[in-house]
Amino acid sequence: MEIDDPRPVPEPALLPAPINGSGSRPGILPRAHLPLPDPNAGPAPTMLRVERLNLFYGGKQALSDINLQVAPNSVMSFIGPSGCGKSTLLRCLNRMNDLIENVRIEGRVLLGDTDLYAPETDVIALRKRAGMVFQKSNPFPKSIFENVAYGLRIQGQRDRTVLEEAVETSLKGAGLWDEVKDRLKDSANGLSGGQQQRLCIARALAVNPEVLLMDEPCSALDPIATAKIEDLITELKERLTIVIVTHNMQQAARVSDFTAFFWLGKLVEMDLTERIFTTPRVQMTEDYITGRFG
Ligand SMILES: Nc1ncnc2c1ncn2[C@@H]1O[C@H](COP(=O)(O)OP(=O)(O)OP(=O)(O)O)[C@@H](O)[C@H]1O
Repeated sequence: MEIDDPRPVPEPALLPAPINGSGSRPGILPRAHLPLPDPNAGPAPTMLRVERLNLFYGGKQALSDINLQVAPNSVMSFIGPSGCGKSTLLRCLNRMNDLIENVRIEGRVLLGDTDLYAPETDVIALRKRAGMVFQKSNPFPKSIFENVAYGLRIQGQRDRTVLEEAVETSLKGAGLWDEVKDRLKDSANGLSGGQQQRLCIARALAVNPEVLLMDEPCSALDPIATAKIEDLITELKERLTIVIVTHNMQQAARVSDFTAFFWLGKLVEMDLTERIFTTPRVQMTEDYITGRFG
């Protein structure tokens, strides 16, 4: 759906709704992931903060006035119809849009205290802090070992023992070690699609990111490989923060603590996943999650 669609976009509902019990809706039943917030607690800690973000591809506006916060050690899903700006926003979170010509960005994105778009920000260092996994796994045409060691090697790490330890830890972290430990020198291209995707996750983990950005990481995978990645997401949030773009609402309901629903480049509603899928505050969110459009 294009951003110039004439239908009006509702006013965004940005802050989690007050707790007033949960309704229930047949169909998608999310797991409860995080305890509901204490209404008397102080401001919640934030890993990522998006403030008044607008993004233009040439003359075309793809994101409008996005305000969003992602809590540390949580999983946030971005959902919404095709073309609503999910991937564009995800790429703003580690400046991957810099690689696209004619992109203009207004507003701020903060990773911890770092203003991502400040002139002094080191983009290479930033992308180590916020790693990315894409829809289509993209291992390098190298061995399994070298794929995972790659990020450390370009940081100048030469110590074989350090590299071996990091490769093992990262492959274990990505749930792949047992499947590949006896063939680390084999080409990564010989792995199955699901294994290649976990290898790409291991490659991202090797440089110890604080945030993992995942753009439809399971869309090319079968249900078994998808389940492994989903389990991995739940394990990984113990040590980092994850933002995932998904077309699969059941997946959003299964893996994420928070869900943000976008339409036509605007954030319509963000809340605890449990509430988005049971008692959304905006009619359009309800229409989308119940399959009335999209
Ligand atoms: N490189 C680009 N140049 C110009 N326009 C782009 C570019 N990438 C995306 N767009 C446009 O920006 C809007 C948002 O696209 P984006 O891919 O972020 O949406 P999405 O919600 O991730 O879609 P999908 O679910 O289909 O991947 C769309 O209208 C798209 O056509």
